[in-house]
Amino acid sequence: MTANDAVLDVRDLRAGYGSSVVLDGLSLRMGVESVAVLGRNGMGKTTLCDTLVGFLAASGGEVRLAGRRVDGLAPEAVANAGIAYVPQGRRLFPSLTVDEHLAMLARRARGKRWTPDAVYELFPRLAQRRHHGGAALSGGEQQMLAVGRALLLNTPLVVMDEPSEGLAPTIVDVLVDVVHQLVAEGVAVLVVEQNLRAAVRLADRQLVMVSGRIEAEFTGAELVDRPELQHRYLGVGTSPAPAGITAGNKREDGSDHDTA
Ligand SMILES: Nc1ncnc2c1ncn2[C@@H]1O[C@H](COP(=O)(O)OP(=O)(O)OP(=O)(O)O)[C@@H](O)[C@H]1O
Repeated sequence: MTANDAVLDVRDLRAGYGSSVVLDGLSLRMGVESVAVLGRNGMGKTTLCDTLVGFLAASGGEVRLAGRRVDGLAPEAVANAGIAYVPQGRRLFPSLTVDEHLAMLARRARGKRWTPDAVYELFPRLAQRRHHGGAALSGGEQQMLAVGRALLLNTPLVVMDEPSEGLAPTIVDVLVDVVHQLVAEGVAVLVVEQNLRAAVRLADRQLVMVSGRIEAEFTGAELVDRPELQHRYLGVGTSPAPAGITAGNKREDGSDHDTA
C-alpha cells in the first residue's frame, strides 16, 4: 500500500491529557480492510479512537483520510470528512427510540447506501424494536443501534471502540459478518479490541499497542497460538486461556453480557 491509496494514514500521532502523554508517536496505515488494535488496559486505545475522530486534540503528528488532513478538525467536521465512530459504551440517548436515533441522520443518508431501512434490513432485530427507547434495549441491540447510526454517515472509514465488549457469542457473530460485509463493499474498519479471539475474527491484521505506539503486527490467528506473545503484549497469563482470551484484566463475559 502506498501513501496515496491508504484510506487512513496516521503519522507520529501525539496526544494525552494535560501533561500526561498517552499517544507517543503512533503511526499506522490501512487501506480498505479491517484492522484491529489490541493492547493491555490503559495503553491508549480509546485515546487513539478519540483522537482520530476529533474528540481529543492531537498535540503532534498527522491524521490523513484518503490523503486529506483531518487532525485539528472538530468531531462533526471529521465525520463529514469521512470517519464514523462507534464509541465504547455506545453513547445512545436513553429517552429516544431506535427509530428516533436513526431518523436524526436519515436526511443526510437519503439516496446513499446506508439508510434507516438498510440498517433495519441488516439488523432485523432492531427493526422489531424500532419503537423501544435506548434504555430498554439489550446490550446487543444497543451495539447494533450504535453501529447502524455510524453506518448512516456513509463514510469510507468506521472506527469501533471495543464493539464486542459484553456481547454474547451470537451477537459477536453478527458483528463479524457486518464488518466483513462493510470491507467487501469498500469501507475500511478500524476496531479496537480487548478480546483477542474477537479481534482475530474481525480483522485480518492485528496491531499491538504498547505505551502509546504500535509495537507489533500480526496476521490471521498468529497470536492465538502464541501464549508467550499474548503474555508479552496483552498481559494475559502464560497458561492456556479459556474460550475467550481477553487482554489485561477485563472479564470476557462482561456484566451486560446478553443473548439478544
Ligand atoms: N479523560 C482522561 N483524563 C486523564 N487521563 C485519562 C483520561 N482518559 C484516559 N486517561 C488515561 O490515559 C491512559 C490511556 O487510557 P485509554 O482509555 O486510552 O486506554 P485503553 O487502552 O483504551 O484502556 P482500556 O482498555 O482500559 O479502556 C490511561 O492511563 C488512562 O488513565
